Amino acid sequence: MLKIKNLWKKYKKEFVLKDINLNLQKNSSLALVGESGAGKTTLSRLILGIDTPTKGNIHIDKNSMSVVFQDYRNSVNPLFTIIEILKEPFWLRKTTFSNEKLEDLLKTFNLSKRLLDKYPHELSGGQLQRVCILRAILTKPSFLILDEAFSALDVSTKSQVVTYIKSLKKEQNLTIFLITHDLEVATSLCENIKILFKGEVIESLKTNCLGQAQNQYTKLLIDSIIPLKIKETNE
Ligand SMILES: Nc1ncnc2c1ncn2[C@@H]1O[C@H](COP(=O)(O)OP(=O)(O)OP(=O)(O)O)[C@@H](O)[C@H]1O
Repeated sequence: MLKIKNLWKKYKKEFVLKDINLNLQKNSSLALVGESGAGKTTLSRLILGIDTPTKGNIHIDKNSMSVVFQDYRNSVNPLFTIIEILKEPFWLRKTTFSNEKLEDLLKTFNLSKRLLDKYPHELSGGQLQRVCILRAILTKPSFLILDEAFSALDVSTKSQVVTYIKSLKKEQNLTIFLITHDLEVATSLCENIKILFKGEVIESLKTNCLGQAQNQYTKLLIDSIIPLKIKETNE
């Protein structure tokens, strides 16, 4: 679904992405985890074709792909109501919007039905981010890109939404590419993790083998974020 080969990106004289390689197969899930300034936004811009690489190649299967953008406020039409925002991908694809499951989904996403007739500026950041996630999954994509998609959600709503996306992964064979600073969400949602540090992938791990981390920075990240019980099951 997504293949990146020997990807480099330079801004002025400095390389901010250095020799990135990854191969995301159908029906699998991969999280790219990095702290602020690691290069996540740069990589996501290259993947989505908003910017061009200095060197290297990106192949992406855009058929049945949905994206939740980091900048969720600018990813919606401010003149549309929330229900229109949810219907927009169906209009663009000239398919019929089916709302039979919408009421249940709104409940799962902790969104009131009353929000459907409001405009984006009338919603909180967390509410609008959930609308964007909902919009991305309503079309039943087979490939979902989540770029810092949970950043505005409180802990319990985040957990509810992540659990729902995990259920979709099983039911719809969803392929997931997650870009995040949040290792906890990454380990909860994805089977494979790549740690991005100062523009380089310094470690690639299976989520169920976090205890095998070699790199000191990765170990620190695991120690600071993963609850003790998860660590114990991996040791
Ligand atoms: N347009 C630009 N011109 C010059 N340098 C840039 C530009 N965009 C990003 N950078 C630099 O590239 C590096 C990676 O930035 P990037 O925004 O990709 O990191 P990030 O991991 O997304 O950080 P955050 O989590 O804080 O958004 C940083 O050192 C940043 O200063």
